[in-house]
Amino acid sequence: MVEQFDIIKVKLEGIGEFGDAASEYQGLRVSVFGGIPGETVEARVIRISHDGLDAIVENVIEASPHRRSAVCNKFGECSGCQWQHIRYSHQLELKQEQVRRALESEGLDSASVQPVLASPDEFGYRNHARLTVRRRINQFGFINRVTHRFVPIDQCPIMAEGIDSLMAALSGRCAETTQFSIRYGVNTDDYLIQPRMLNPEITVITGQPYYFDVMGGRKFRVSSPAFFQVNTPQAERLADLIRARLELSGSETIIDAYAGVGTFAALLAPYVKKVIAIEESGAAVKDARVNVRDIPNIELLEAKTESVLPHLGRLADAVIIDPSRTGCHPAALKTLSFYPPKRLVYVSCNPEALARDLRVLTRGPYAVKDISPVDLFPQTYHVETVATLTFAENKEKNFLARQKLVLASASPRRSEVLTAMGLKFEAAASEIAEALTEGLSPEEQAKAHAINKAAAVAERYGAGTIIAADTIVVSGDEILGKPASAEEATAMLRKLRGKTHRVVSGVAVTDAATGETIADSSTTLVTMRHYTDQELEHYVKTGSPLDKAGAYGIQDKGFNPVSHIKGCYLNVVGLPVCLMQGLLLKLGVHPTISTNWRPDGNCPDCRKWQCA
Ligand SMILES: Cc1cn([C@H]2C[C@H](O)[C@@H](COP(=O)(O)OP(=O)(O)OP(=O)(O)O)O2)c(=O)[nH]c1=O
Repeated sequence: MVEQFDIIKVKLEGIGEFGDAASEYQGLRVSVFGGIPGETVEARVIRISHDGLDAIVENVIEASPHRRSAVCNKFGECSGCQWQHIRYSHQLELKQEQVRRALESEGLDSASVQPVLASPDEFGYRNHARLTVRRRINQFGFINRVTHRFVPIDQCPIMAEGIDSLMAALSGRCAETTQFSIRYGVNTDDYLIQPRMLNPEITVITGQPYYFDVMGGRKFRVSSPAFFQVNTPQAERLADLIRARLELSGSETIIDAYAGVGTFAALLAPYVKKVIAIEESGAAVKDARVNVRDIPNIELLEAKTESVLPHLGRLADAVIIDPSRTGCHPAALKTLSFYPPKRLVYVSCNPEALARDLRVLTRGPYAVKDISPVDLFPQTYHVETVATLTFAENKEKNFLARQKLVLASASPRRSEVLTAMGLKFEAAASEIAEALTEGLSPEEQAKAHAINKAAAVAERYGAGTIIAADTIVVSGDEILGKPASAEEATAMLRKLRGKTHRVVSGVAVTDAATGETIADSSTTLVTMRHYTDQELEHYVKTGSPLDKAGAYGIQDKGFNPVSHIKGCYLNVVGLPVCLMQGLLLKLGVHPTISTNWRPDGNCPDCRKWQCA
């Protein structure tokens, strides 16, 4: 058994979460801070959690040729930089590899991933510091991500010099606040410190609502809540790269979605006929209004990208999307697939979210032309990526054919769920026999049944997307299907009474034209109430239990057999909408859901689709 603070010897294989080197120890996943793939190290275990170990290098046994000494004496104690011990050229190789791996894990071709565009400055590039204050000791610093320990800081080598001097002016004088941020205009010397501090010993101004910086020869106002790239000179090169990828002729109308304070819109406006810039943050839009007021060919819209894109239709020749870490909203992906511009440039700071969204877009009418990572964050594992997609006419027909839905089911409940969602679909019974296969787990069993149902109907249809599901009740180790008789129904209901069991639904979606199938399962824990024998008998007499797994319907109001559940309600009824929608999206299918639809139950994942 490994214990906290033990030293373990591990061979490091690759890069894992948060930029740590990844390894395995006694079957456990290990994340090693301060390691480099290919090295053998002794590492101290810092944290043990359900999904593995976090450790930090104590001693390098076999060093990588890419190892160097970290510049900062707080490296390791502070987790803000993860890669100071790795030569910069290798940091860039690792970032390229990270983007490649993210694409491959979504089944995408990674051949088009270019070498990473290096930052002009390896250190001293950051224009934004967010600091925590320990009032007791009157010091500010950063919090270590793993240990949650406070690390006092008076200088930081990745910060722009201007930030270091502002930190010096604030040192030992910030005890009135618990957190503050400094933003600095590297090309203007302007700055912003928030919140406002009242200590008279502070010699710099604090509490400014905004500051200015210059990018690409233009001045930009940035207010405290608004986003601005942290590496100004490299952000200029990012803007140049985006312009190059758009291959503009000057006659285009382009959409800049998630436009922020209007940097890309302003820098691209001279090269196009019109820019429509969309931004939902009120503070950023206020800045953008100031920043683009002298540019007549920019139209600024304060709105959510996913809400406004459908109204813009095919207006644009090219679209730039630069969403937050979580990626693009499914509804925005849907609009982009139905109204494809000739060119789409997706700028992302999260390779996993990018890969997931690219998978959806390339199921639609797009082909990936180029993937260019850009290093905005040296010494860290973070990487910005510019993906260029082009409209692929040959894919559009298949994409549109796939949007026709067929529910492979005779279950009235499943039809009701889809109807309530406002979906247009045809229902066709699969008529397959649902025999149990020995050795399969309930999840595998439910999935296998769903896949078989979808396949049977796909063969009959030949085109469109087939949706199938299978629901089973698992009591202890026993799988309960539909009862064959009233006696069996009674026995099942007695068995389940007052206890908790699992309901597993498998869902499969199949592209009938190609046979491509994606399937998964969802589980809900269901606790039954203590119904009386009399209630039970009366319920069985209604006949309702006979077409239901486990002999009950959670939705049967008269009997009301369920005390409470943990998980998705619709999963128990037979069609977990959350799971189905995710699978459809992966297949490149974007059903139109009624805006009035409210999912039954409290499943947060089902509710996520409400506004899609
Ligand atoms: C547990 C439970 C199941 N059920 C139903 C859902 C399913 O219709 C049924 C489980 O059987 P399934 O084999 O999943 O489905 P089915 O045979 O009714 O329909 P088809 O194969 O044509 O799609 O049990 C409820 O309606 N409420 C519940 O609370």
